This record gives sequence, C-alpha cells and structure tokens, in this order.
Amino acid sequence: MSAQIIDGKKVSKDVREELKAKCEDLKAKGVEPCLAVVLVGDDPGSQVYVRNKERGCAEVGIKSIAYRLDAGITQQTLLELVDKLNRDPAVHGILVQLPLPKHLDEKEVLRLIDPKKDVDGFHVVNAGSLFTGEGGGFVSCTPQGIMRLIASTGVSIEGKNAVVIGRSNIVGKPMAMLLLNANATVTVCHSRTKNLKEIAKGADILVVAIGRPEFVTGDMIKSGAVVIDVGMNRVDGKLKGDVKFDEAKEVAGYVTPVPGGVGPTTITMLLSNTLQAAEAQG
Ligand SMILES: Nc1nc(=O)c2c([nH]1)NC[C@@H]1CN(c3ccc(C(=O)N[C@@H](CCC(=O)O)C(=O)O)cc3)C=[N+]21
Repeated sequence: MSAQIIDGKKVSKDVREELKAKCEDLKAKGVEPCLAVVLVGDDPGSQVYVRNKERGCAEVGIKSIAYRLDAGITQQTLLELVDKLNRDPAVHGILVQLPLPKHLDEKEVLRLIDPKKDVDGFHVVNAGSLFTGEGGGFVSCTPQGIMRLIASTGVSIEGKNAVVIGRSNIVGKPMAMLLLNANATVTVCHSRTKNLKEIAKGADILVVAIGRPEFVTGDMIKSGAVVIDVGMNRVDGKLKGDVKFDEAKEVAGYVTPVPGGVGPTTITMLLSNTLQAAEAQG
C-alpha cells in the first residue's frame, strides 16, 4: 500500500482563491490590506521564505513592504522600527522574520509588536488566547495550515491519538493546542522523550517538527497514519524534511512532501491572518 500524498500547493490554491475575493471586498470598502515584513541579515533560507511571502501577498492582492536590515543593527533600531510600524495605520500586519542574529533579543522584539498586528500569532496575548480557548486572536501560521492539510484528507481528529514531535512556541506547542481543541488525545514528544519510537508508532496523526533531517523512519509510523512533515532542513544544498519520505510512503495513509506540503500552507495562513487584521482594523 502506498500513502496518498497531501498536496500543500493544491490546498493552498483553493484557500488563496477565497482570500483573493476577501481582499477585493476589503479594497471596495476602502481598506488596502498591508503586511510589513522585517528581515534582519542575509540568511539564505530566510531570503527564500520572505520572497515566497511577498509573492503570496502579490497573488492575493495584499500590499507588502519588506524591510531588509543589516545583520549588525542594534536592538534599539529594530525596536524603533517595530514601534513605527505599530503606529502606522496603513500597516495591518507585522512579521519579524526569525531567527534574529544572536546579539538581538527576540523575545523583547516579539513582545513589542501590537497583538492586533501580530499576524504570526507569536505575541503572548495571541498565544494565550489560543491556550485558554478564548479565540479571536491570531493563530500561528504553520499549525493553522496543518489543520487545513489534515482536514483535506477527510480523516477526523476527534478521539484520535495525535503525537507532536517538537515543543517550540512557534509550531509544537500551538499545534498541540489546536489538536486538543479538536478533541484529539495529544502527546508531545521532544529531545528528552524516552521510547519516542513506540509513542510515535501509536499515532493516528503524527506531526513532526523536530528540525532533524529524516528523523522519523518507516518503523516509527502506524499503518494508515496521517503524517505531517514540518522539517525544512538544508542538506548539501537539498531540502530535506524531518521524515524519511520514501519509507513513510510505504506505511502511512497520508503524508506531506517537502517541499510542497506544509510550507505553502504556512504562507497561505499568513495571508489569511493579514486579511483578518486588515478587516479588524478597518
Ligand atoms: N516570524 C516568522 N514567521 C514565520 O512564519 C517563519 C519565520 N519567522 N522563520 C522561518 C519559518 C519557516 N517558514 C517557512 C515559510 C515558507 C516556506 C516555504 O515556502 N517552503 C517551500 C519551499 C521553499 C524552499 O524551496 O526552500 C515548500 O515547502 O514548498 C518554508 C518555511 C516560515 N517561518
């Protein structure tokens, strides 16, 4: 049996059509949705992602302004830029590309972003409203996109064993919350987990965001499982996921490819959040 490949581009395309219409509606009401993207330094991976974000904005009709800053800028300069963008009524969404160079304090920067413009969903206020189930805030783009990818399979989440490998604030933790809100039984694994192999093998839905190339092998996957690969590892100039795709394909029911899986939907959810921000700010 060979798994069905979950096509992230196809899922994205359908959502982006809806977003295009929503963007036109906003423009007809005199609102020009606008996203500010701040990139510090010249990490090649980050350059690719920021370019994809700009392309996505253009496709849907969102105005994007990229701020490309020198790797050596001071914390103060970065804070001043964020403050300026917070105050600018023409800017609805602010994204500071992570990771920042080591000398900068990432937490302080994220805390300064106005939660109403925090389209990444990284601010404690937005993370908090996801965790309490309050809703209405911005949900981190990668996990939000993964919920769409799972939905596209038609597999129901309720009552299933979902295992998340990775516990970052950006992916692992919000992913666990979304799955929990959808009534899965959720287990979060990480680098210190014992028996990770056995736990992974019990998963009906397995989300892998550990950042190690081909970490999950075929023998760690339950037959018929939904396997979501969040990995974006560059190995010898090639993009590799966190899942050994060729092995997963033989065991899983559904699996996402890298590229063409989680990446495109992440950007689509960023566009969705930006329109949500523009709509709320008017
Ligand atoms: N503040 C912030 N917000 C983010 O959302 C954020 C971030 N920082 N830092 C880095 C990660 C990573 N990320 C990706 C987005 C798109 C692709 C993407 O488009 N991937 C393509 C392939 C791209 C390629 O060829 O390298 C694909 O999977 O098909 C990948 C990764 C957003 N991130």
